[in-house]
Amino acid sequence: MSTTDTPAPTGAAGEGAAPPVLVRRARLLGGEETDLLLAGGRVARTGPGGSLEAPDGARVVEAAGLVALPGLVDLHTHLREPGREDAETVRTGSRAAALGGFTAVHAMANTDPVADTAGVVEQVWRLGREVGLVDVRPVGAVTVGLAGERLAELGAMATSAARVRVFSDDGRCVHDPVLMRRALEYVRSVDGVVAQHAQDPRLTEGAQMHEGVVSSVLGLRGWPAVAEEAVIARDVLLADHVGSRLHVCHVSTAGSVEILRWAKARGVDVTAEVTPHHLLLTDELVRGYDPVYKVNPPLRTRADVEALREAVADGTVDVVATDHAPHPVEDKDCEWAAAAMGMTGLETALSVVQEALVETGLLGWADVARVLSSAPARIGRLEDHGRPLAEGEPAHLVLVDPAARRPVAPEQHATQGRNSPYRGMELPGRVVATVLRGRPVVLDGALVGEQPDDAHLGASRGAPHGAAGAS
Ligand SMILES: NC(=O)N[C@@H](CC(=O)O)C(=O)O
Repeated sequence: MSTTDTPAPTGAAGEGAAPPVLVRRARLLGGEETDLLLAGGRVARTGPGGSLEAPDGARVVEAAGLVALPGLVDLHTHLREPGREDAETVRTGSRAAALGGFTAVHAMANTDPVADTAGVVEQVWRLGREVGLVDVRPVGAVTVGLAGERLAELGAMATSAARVRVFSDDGRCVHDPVLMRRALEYVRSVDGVVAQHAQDPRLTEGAQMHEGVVSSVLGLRGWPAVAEEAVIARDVLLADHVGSRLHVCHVSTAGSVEILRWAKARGVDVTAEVTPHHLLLTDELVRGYDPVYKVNPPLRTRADVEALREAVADGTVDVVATDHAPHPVEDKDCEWAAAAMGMTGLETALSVVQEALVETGLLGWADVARVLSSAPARIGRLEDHGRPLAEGEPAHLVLVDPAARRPVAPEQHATQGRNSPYRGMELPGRVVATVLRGRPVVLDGALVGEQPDDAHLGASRGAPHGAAGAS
């Protein structure tokens, strides 16, 4: 890709403030080469490849050979701010998201303080707006302090400026069935959804990895599949009983897929996500005791990976969500039992999906747009995202070079987390450009147009962070 240079837009331009952009010869999901003229924050015109003239002052983005997808939407991101800015901030997480092709992320509530009040969710939402690289939509906690005892102020979060629609105690399970029932009943009135972290706490006390052959060989306390499956089974029955919307976070076992299939066939209003790492990696990797592979839920078996891939292909699992969980080096670079759980994922998600689902023939690019953009936008009620790239629609898009291959180099990532399980793996695909509301935020694989008053911050962290390798 190359761009002809008119002055680069800087700062968090509001809707319509960016100069027009002509994306030339991008491959849309139907396969045909198309020109897209972006103006006023929207797709103003489309035409056959090479047919549209660039208006005066427009930036031209040459996109021959690139696939254009609607901007990606992550339903499950840990941005860590407020409270753990040593792990990630809204700014560094937004950079990682934009470089990964995302135009919206849902920021999980397990911050410090917990995002369980209108004040905290508004703070996170405002920080996201100030950074202006992606739309940051806060997730509200289901229970006060994630303690699982009292419902948080769900209504106040929903009606705040942050317009929270997804509620989750992620990192912890809402285990009390009465509380879960009340939460499901309550979110109905705000068109919200409870996103459950399905993990029976008693069955997983002290658990370190998936319970199976490898855990018994290594002598690590096992985390049985049933600890996830039992909670999902209970919750789909509860959601059915009260007629509410349920979303299941990071599904990781073949048994969970079977329960979801049953629930959907029965008409339960349930959706589910799977992480990229559960689509590619297995518990065999734990044999080296490298804590980079320690994650919640744990990496499972090859049979689980196969079942999860099939479930995405047949729609039983609706969404791929990153569960991007950055941790400081000192929290990961230690003995297995002491290490924090979690993996980074924003900057590798699309490549892992291409590797696990596209190159295996299970998904086409239109399906990728569904699982990484339109379905998560619908579940999170982000009306402005996940829309087709058609005239009049919001101009959120990502241009991907599917023919690129590159080794993953976490030290070049924009996230502060270095805990990528793909270090050194060669993965396909490269995000070449990301456009938010008609304004390019990534071009040629590097960030552009950040707020000028953050230049010092960028320099100290080595930004802009170009992706490794060439297109
Ligand atoms: N997914 C993870 O392994 N970690 C998450 C929370 C969690 O434990 O689910 C985190 O916040 O670090």
